[in-house]
Amino acid sequence: MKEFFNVETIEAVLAHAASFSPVDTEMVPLAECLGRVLAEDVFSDVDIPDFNRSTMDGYAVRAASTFGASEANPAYLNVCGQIKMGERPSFTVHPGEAAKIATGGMLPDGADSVIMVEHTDRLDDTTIEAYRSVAPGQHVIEKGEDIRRSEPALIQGIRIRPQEAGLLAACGKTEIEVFRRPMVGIISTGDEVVPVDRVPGDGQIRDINTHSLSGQVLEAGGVPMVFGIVKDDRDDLEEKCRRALQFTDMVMISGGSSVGARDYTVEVLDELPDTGILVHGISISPGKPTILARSGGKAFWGLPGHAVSAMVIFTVVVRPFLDRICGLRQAVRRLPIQAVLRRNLASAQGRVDYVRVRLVEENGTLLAEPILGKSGLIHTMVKADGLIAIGMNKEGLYEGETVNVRLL
Ligand SMILES: Nc1nc2c(c(=O)[nH]1)N[C@H]1C(S)=C(S)[C@@H](COP(=O)(O)OP(=O)(O)OC[C@H]3O[C@@H](n4cnc5c(N)ncnc54)[C@H](O)[C@@H]3O)O[C@H]1N2
Ligand code: MOO
Repeated sequence: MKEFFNVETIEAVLAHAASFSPVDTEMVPLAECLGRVLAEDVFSDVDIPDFNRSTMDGYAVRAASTFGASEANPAYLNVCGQIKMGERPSFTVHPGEAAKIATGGMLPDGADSVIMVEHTDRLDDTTIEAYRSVAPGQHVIEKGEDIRRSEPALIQGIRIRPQEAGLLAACGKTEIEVFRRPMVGIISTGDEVVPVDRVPGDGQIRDINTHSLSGQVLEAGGVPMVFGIVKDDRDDLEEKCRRALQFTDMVMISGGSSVGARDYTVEVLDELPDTGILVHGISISPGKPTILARSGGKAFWGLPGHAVSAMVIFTVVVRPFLDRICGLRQAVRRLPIQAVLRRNLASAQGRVDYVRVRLVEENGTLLAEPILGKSGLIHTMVKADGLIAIGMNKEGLYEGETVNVRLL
């Protein structure tokens, strides 16, 4: 007789994530760094900008030369030169002088601010009148104001978005050290599960989980490695698990996580070398029969076979582990959206219930409409925009309550 699971809280399961190590690193060209996880602290080789830089078209001046200037009482300034873009000006701006400058031009010595061209009038070749005053530093980005070379521009462990790519470019990084994208092995199990290109016969179902889980791995920055479908045969399962562990950084097997006669996953994992079961059973619904094992330092997941359960468990539990293995300093925190619950929802105490919801806007209010349906119904995930959690000690939620929706 097999042992039934020993249910743990989601928090207790997530606490295991810190005990897994990130994958190793590699160098990638700047053009390929988007979406990758930064593995080095980045310093710029120069201050950015490396000179005091105008943010407006106008005249570089000493601010004091304009103090008190107004339409009625303009300041008369002597034009002492014109600044060429991309060059250091060879002259100094003295009190009472102004140098023509374009946006992005380098301020000459002596100038501390820029007066916009529309606040001046040209009287002749050498004189302008300024009818506004400017403060020191006005319309100027100071040397090092964006990034100082003495301070890290980026700290490792973040996902590189377009803005980080831009900053890396500003820092002169042509090659960047990033974490390798973790390989995630995906195995489906069950005598009844058939590949997508087969028409299911009596009692059969096409393999959904391989494809939905692959998509979730890709979205998380991993590389899915599909090991196909294993029949309910203990030896075949063991062989597939060994192979998957050999070639990947983490493995997810779906189906066979429960306690039925054909649920061999725990048995196989128990007998693999250097492998220990950390979790069998989580106080969550759907997805209670989830298994987590550590095998040679790698996380090995037994996910429930039901298509919705497998996806929910990936979102809530597996993803933070994958984030960790990806090298992220913190698991990706997607800020939830708040919505008003559209109907009462009952829930059992002693577990966290994740309910699929659709978001609808009505008279300017965002409403969360529960999508009810068994956890084997993939179309309910397709209809859903997000998930809401009903806490351990709650018997449910009331219509009209504000809920946090975690977007899918
Ligand atoms: N006596 C009990 N029975 C069950 C319990 C329980 O606590 N006591 N838990 C139920 C819950 S909750 C779930 S969830 C399932 C999990 O079962 P398994 O992980 O062992 O999964 P299977 O039995 O293999 O499959 C469940 C269901 O999903 C279908 N399936 C499996 N793989 C795929 C796939 N790749 N693509 C599409 N559909 C798949 C499979 O045909 C089954 O219908 O156990 C309950 N039972
Ligand atoms: O809790 Mo199961 O995971 O019913 O779907």
